[in-house]
Amino acid sequence: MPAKVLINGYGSIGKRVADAVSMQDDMEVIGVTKTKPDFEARLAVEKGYKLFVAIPDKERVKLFEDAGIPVEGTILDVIEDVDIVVDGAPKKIGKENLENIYKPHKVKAILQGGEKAKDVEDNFNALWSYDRCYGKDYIRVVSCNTTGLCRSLYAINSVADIKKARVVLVRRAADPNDDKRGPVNAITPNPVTVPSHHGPDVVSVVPEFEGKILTSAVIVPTTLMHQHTLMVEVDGNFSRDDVLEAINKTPRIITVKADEGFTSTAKIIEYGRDLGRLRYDINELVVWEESVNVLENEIFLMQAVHQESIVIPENIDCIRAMLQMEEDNFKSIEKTNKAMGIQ
Ligand SMILES: NC(=O)C1=CN([C@@H]2O[C@H](COP(=O)(O)OP(=O)(O)OC[C@H]3O[C@@H](n4cnc5c(N)ncnc54)[C@H](OP(=O)(O)O)[C@@H]3O)[C@@H](O)[C@H]2O)C=CC1
Ligand SMILES: O=C(OP(=O)(O)O)[C@H](O)COP(=O)(O)O
Repeated sequence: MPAKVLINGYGSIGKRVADAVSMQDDMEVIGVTKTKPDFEARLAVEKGYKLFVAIPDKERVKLFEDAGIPVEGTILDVIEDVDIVVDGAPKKIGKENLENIYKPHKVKAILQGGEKAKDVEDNFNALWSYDRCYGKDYIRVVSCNTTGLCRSLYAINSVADIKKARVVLVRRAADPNDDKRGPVNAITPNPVTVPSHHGPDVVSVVPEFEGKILTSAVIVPTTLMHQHTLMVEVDGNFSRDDVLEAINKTPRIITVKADEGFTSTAKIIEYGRDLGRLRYDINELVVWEESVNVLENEIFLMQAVHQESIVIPENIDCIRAMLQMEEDNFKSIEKTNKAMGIQ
């Protein structure tokens, strides 16, 4: 029997997780939820998903009926029929849903990176913490930037012991569809203090990095991708080729060359379009090959993160771990990647 998955919050992350679940042969989407009867709700129904109202309230259901969008009921009509919920609600609402809906109904739940580490049992990345999350009930898939960092630090850690990592993150201001946010003509230290949440979030996945990683972030007026510069002090004897080989061996990382035309995040997104990827998604972390350098005991590299899609395969592996469907993280990663066409 395929695992029954409810997507609570069919937004940027939720709709992608719904489509990714549909691509797997061992899980199925039982329903998706929305609070507003807008075009995304209508499209969800047209795609064949059963739509439920995220807020259990008669007036809210009436809004959908008045808009002519058929709903199957509210979240409370489906919650006890599912094996696991993937919460895709806006940040902070995931925690409210955890306390008000998932825990009282004793249903396993995955929260996203906008929520806090302290509110869940553990924090998920398929490379680092699959085993720890195995069989657990309430887990957070860490944020897009944190997921990108976890992948590259895994590759570096496989060739040399990490002593200290310094990372500068340049964060996209908003998603392409997000017309409420800025900045439109500024660079915003966000946060202005150190560290940004990303360093502590990496530690929530990899506790042995406590005291070893420091992150600082700004937001810039772009919507396509985030960009990171990593400076990582390590122990051991290795070459630039060793680091590149480790990066190329790590699942869900691709390398690109500026020399081949990948001169910016815009060109990487164009590649996603040319590949014909759904919504031009690039689930892989993208590392610029020329940026990988070794100077004495320090590794440097630059990478790009497609914020809307990098965490989607992690959610799929997290479902398998929490429902104890596959013991081996690399087998789950391979299965997810194959179904989703990830390199
Ligand atoms: N976007 C990104 O780049 C990334 C986001 N994340 C994290 O993922 C989470 C979701 O973000 P994102 O997908 O961007 O958010 P969106 O705003 O795109 O989508 C949020 C969805 O949640 C629905 N929703 C609103 N209120 C509730 C509620 N009370 N219960 C259930 N669903 C609700 C909304 O429905 P409606 O529109 O009908 O109100 C909408 O479908 C956040 O924690 C975020 O930090 C993590 C990595 C990357
Ligand atoms: O997880 C993300 O970014 P983050 O790793 O910087 O928190 C996503 O881009 C969403 O974050 P935001 O919408 O709060 O910028």
